[in-house]
Amino acid sequence: MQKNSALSQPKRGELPQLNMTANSQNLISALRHGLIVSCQAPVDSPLHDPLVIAAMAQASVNQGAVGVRIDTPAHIQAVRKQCPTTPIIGLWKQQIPGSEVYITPQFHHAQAIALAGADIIALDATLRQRPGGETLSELIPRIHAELGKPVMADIDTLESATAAVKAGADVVGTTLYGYTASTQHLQPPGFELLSQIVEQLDVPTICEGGIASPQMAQQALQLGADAVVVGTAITGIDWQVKAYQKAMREGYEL
Ligand SMILES: CC(=O)N[C@H](C=O)[C@@H](O)[C@H](O)[C@H](O)COP(=O)(O)O
Repeated sequence: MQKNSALSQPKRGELPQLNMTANSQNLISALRHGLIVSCQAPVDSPLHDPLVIAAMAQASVNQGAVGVRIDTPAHIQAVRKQCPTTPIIGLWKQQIPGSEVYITPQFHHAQAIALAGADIIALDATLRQRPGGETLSELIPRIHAELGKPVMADIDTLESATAAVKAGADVVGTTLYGYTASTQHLQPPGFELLSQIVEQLDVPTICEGGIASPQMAQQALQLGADAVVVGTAITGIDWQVKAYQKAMREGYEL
C-alpha cells in the first residue's frame, strides 16, 4: 500500500497543514478497491464503547480492511490510538431538533472529529436544509481550509451527488440512498445510483449501505465503486441478532 503522508498524526489538539489535492489523492489511492469496515453500534448497546469499537477496527484491519468508518470523537480517538496508520472516515451522528440532517451536521462537529484523528470527514450531503443555515458549498470549502481534511459526501440521489461534487466534495458515498424522504421507497444497496454516478460524474465513489455479503461487495466494485463500506453485515451484532430472532420466531409461530 502506498505510504500515506496525510495519515501521519498531528500533535494532540493540532490540525495538520496539508496540500489538499495531494492529501485527497493519497487517501483515495490508499482505499482503492478495498473494504472499509464501519465499526458502529447503537448507543444503547454494550458495544457502544471506545475500546470495543477500537477492537472491532483492529480486527478488521488485521484481516485486510483498508480503512474504517467511525462515529463520534471518542470512538475516533480510541481507534486512532489503536490503529495509528489506518485511514479513518470519521462522522458524528447528532440529532438536531428541527433538522433531518444528522451525519456531521455542522462545522463544529467536523472540527471535533478532525481533532479526534479522522482522516476524511463524512457528512450528510443530501439536498435537505442543514441546521444553522450553513450550505454545503460553504461547509466543504471551510473544512478544506480550516481543518485540512478531505470530505466524503454522503448522498442519496444523483442530484445530491452532483451538488456535492460542485461544492468540492473529494469522495461521494451512496450512504443515504434509501434513508431520505425522496428515497425511502428504495432498498439499499444503491447499485443503480452507483452506476449513474460512475457514468456521469468524475469523482471517486464509495458504495455504502446495505452491502450484506462478499458477493454484493464484489458486485459494487464491478459496477465501478472505488471502495466499499460494510457495517451491519460485519459489525452489527445487535441488528443481526434481532433479525435472526424475528425471523425464527415468525417461522416457528407459523
Ligand atoms: C444511514 C446511516 O445512518 N448510515 C450510517 C452511516 O455511517 C451507518 O449507520 C451505517 O451502518 C453505514 O452507513 C454502513 O451501512 P450498512 O450498515 O448498511 O452496511
